[in-house]
Amino acid sequence: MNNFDIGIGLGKGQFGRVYIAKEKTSGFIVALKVLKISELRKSNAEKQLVREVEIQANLRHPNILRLYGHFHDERYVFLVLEYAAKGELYRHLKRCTRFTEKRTSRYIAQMAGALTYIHGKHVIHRDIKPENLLLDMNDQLKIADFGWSVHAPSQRRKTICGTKDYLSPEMVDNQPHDEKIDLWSLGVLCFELLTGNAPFEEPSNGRDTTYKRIAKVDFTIPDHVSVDAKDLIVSLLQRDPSKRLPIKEVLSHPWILKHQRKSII
Ligand SMILES: Clc1cnc2c(Nc3ccc(N4CCOCC4)cc3)nc(-c3cccnc3)cn12
Repeated sequence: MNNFDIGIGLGKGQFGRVYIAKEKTSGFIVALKVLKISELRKSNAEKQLVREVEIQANLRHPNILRLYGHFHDERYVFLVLEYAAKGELYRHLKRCTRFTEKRTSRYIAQMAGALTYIHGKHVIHRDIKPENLLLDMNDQLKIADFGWSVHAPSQRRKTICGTKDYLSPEMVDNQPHDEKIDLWSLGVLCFELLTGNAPFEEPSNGRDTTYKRIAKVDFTIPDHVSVDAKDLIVSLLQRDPSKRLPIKEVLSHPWILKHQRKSII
């Protein structure tokens, strides 16, 4: 702890706060996630944290937030994480209501690259949503919070907390699931970044309506969304996991290819 100068609070997570911090000897800027052990114990979330640390510490990808290390004292666990200088994607989305097709397509391409990488290691994230995505200085997306990630295939044991909007039909039916649930969440994410709303949300917070709409895959894509974008969303929001567009084909989808940064020849 005394290796770091602690700076301002960046935000609050479920089990504690995140601070910007500077490692004294190197001057290296990090994000320090401070988790209260008593809180973790209360929610029986220690195992989830151990899994998060084990998985995220071993992943190396430009669109996955680095976990450099961790330490603890008798009251807190500290995670030393890569600092994402532009913060939560969610805040940027709320501020400008919805992103352009070019900006969304680039974020989805970055997500597809990261998911190809973790699925290649038989890891599934299971909690892809704007709140868990951060932006670095170069507007690169960083997947954070592997608290829900597991090694595929898996059967969910914990109750669902937070938004239900990103749950896949097989998660709603508590069916065995594999990495294809991240494909569903990628479709939900693409829809939300382009429209500003999640496809299955409804104005009130009726728990069952969202579940019913997910189970029936009942969503409508607004007219302002381009034909190519619609095609990608529909190919990911397939009830049958085996019918969802494989992650490698997302990277070569026309809507992704047409918005790629023109390579400087
Ligand atoms: Cl882990 C991790 C690494 N980097 C961050 C980060 N970075 C970050 C940067 C900049 C700004 N600001 C930029 C100017 O306007 C005000 C916000 C916020 C967060 N935030 C969170 C976080 C966590 C929970 C709630 N809210 C934010 C977690 N992080």
